[in-house]
Amino acid sequence: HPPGRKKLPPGPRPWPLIGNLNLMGPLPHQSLHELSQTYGKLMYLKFGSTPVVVASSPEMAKEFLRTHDRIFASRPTTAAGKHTAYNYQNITWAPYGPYWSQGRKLFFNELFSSSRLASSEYIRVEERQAFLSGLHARSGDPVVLRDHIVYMNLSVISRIVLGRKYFSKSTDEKEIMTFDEFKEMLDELFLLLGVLNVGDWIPWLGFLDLQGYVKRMKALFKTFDRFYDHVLAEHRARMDAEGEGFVAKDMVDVLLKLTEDPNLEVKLDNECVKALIQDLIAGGIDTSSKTLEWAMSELIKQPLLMKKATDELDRVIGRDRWVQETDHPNLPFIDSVLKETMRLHPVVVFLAPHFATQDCKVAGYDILKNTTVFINTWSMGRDSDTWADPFSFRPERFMGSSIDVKGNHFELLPFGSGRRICPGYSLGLKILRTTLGNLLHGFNWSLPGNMKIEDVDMEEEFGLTTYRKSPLVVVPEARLATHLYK
Ligand code: HEM
Repeated sequence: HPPGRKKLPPGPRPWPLIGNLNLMGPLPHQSLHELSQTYGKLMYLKFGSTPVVVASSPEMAKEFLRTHDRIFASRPTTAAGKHTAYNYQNITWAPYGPYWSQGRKLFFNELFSSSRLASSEYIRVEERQAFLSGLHARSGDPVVLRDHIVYMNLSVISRIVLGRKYFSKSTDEKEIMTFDEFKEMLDELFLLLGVLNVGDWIPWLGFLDLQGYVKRMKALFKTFDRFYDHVLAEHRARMDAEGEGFVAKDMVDVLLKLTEDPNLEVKLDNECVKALIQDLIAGGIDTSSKTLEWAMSELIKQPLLMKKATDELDRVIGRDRWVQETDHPNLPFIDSVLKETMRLHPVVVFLAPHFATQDCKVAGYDILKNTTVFINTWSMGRDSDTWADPFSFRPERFMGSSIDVKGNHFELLPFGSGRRICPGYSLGLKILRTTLGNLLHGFNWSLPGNMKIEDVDMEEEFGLTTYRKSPLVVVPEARLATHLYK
């Protein structure tokens, strides 16, 4: 290795033009996991002409997210960030800098602080009750579980952020759109956020938009933008009508008031407000819905675990009430099921991409400025150096263990760690814990018809959130007294 030459991490030889993109199958996290078995826990590849580094162990993740956190706290520029996030003006896609840190502070103070979370608890309770009643009404019938969970999550986030739902269950109600239309928009958003868009990696090919994704992003953006204009106009009208007496009731109110604040470090305009709303809608719904679907899929395959969970619930909660958010410290097995789910099925498999803002030495290798960094949490969850029997779903491994999911333990990073850690993790965890707890407390679950446990496959579909390829279909049967479901 001659002095003065850069020492890059090991990796496969790139082809001209495409780099190593030919090695990426339909499930890139699995392709990169395979490659890491040959090239190691720190790998260098080329996606088109773009340098990419992949970390696949707790030690390497720590280098990027703690030791050199500041250097890697930015994001690469992508068509999705440009066209679906108001030109990188949301938090998720904003480059590291004052706009981003002001936005994060705002989220923490106005939405995710413990007092704000406590004051929105009644919304989560009401929507959870509606969710459980809805499932009860379907007792004995096969249900597509994810549809029910998404409806609840979308309702919760909409009410906290927008003040009300803005969508109706059917077309005859007077709302701007139906739930199905909203869900279609969200599905398209999540798909487009997760695609490998060739123009991101081979910039000079970008203008051709060979896969047609950019065209779809622009079309989708228009639909979302019209919707947000409608929401903002309604909020602005109340603000104007109430004048001095106006009190902010939801996140949109708070943000709109801030557009008139002369003391903000970086000024916020209407576009920024819409981008920040987009963050919360995009970040909050899909992640928790898909995690819950994975948890239920693993449990349905292991009736003994299901029994252990319901034993805990019967002992701690009893049969005459639902699980509340405050019950969580007393339900260690339910908590372990969630951790084990997030170990084997971390839905944000690569975290969001990180980006080097300057040259840096990591584990003796040179990582150059403008390198995109993927932290492969999927691979880390399957690493036999870290986990005994890594492929088995065994929640017991977390009983009595100090490992948490809040970015302190680098072997388990479902929310990331460091400056870019998911700002919504406390809300996310509240939703995950009480929903899973109540799904198990309120119902016995079985598979439809003659379907057997072995027939429940665990195939994945890649995206910004990686989910079950085939939706989980299960049959609920009430476990508690009927009046509780009303
Ligand atoms: C099960 C639930 C959730 C999971 C697994 C999850 C996971 C993640 C992950 C892995 C990241 C990227 C971290 C990184 O770049 O290193 C992230 C970022 C983010 N999440 Fe979450 N999240 C969840 C819930 C939520 C909720 C409920 C919200 C808001 C309502 C939210 C809003 C965001 C935002 C705005 C970012 C971007 C942060 C930034 O770039 O600085 N998430 N999340």
